[in-house]
Amino acid sequence: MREPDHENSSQSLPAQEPSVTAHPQEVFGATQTPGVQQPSALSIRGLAKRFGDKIAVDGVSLEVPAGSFYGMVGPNGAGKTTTLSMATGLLRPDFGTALVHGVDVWARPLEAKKLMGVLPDGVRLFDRLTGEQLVTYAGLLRGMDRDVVKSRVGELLAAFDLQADAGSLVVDYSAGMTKKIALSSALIHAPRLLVLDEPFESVDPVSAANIRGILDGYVASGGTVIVSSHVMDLVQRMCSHVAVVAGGRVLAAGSVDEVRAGSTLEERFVQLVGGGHRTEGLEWLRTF
Ligand SMILES: Nc1ncnc2c1ncn2[C@@H]1O[C@H](COP(=O)(O)OP(=O)(O)OP(=O)(O)O)[C@@H](O)[C@H]1O
Repeated sequence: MREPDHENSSQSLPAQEPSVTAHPQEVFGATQTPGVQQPSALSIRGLAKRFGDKIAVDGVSLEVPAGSFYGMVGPNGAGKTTTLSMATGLLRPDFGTALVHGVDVWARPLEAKKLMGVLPDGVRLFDRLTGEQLVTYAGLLRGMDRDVVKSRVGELLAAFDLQADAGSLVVDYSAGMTKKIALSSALIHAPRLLVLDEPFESVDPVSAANIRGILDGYVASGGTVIVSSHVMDLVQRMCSHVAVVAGGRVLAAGSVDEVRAGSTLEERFVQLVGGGHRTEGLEWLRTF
């Protein structure tokens, strides 16, 4: 995983549109009533990003229904982080738009960011603060009332089982604890949309179940969650919707049942993404 390159801009790109139409995407829409416009929590249209010669994202379009638990899956280097970074205002797209509850992330960033809580992957935290200070800082940065912040910080630290380490520096946290404190910072302002890049990576099973419980409750009360993950089983069990991304494009998107089409999500993922196992080579590894 790489950190988003904030310096990269469209200036260095050839003046051409991404190859969206050249690579039609299989987007299912059966969950929507025909003729009825469903509100999207996140609407991504034709997002594209190139790093030098590398096309990381090649015209990704997605509609994330409000109130959905939306998984984004794909092999390493598929373009998940780059897409989510562009959709949340962390990385400027070369082409395309992202709307959060109808607000353009790049045209009206302050408004859009109020609606979102983001757990980015690979972006550094202010880790010389204690866990408690970091979450407090996130709340104050959002312009929240100091007393409200104080009480929410206490509740979040308790919910994520971080009370005992509230006074320790984040730099000394384990990887899983760091995820949990970053997630607390993303939740403090009660956003309508949560975008979480690999939230369960490095998190122990008990904490993962705990986080899932918190997220399920959030979705049940009308919030929308987008998670990227490599764990197909988890996505199949946890998410209502899923997008399969590979090579910077969406291969399939829709409700989990529509996308898996009678198979497991993992089987469908392997079918869509292809690949297969390389069996030749590495003989030296079997010679002892
Ligand atoms: N800042 C960058 N500079 C150059 N190339 C980049 C940069 N960020 C991403 N890439 C490239 O873009 C492609 C997509 O990367 P991205 O991190 O979005 O994939 P991903 O789907 O999140 O992967 P993973 O599942 O391994 O985390 C990769 O080929 C990666 O090497």
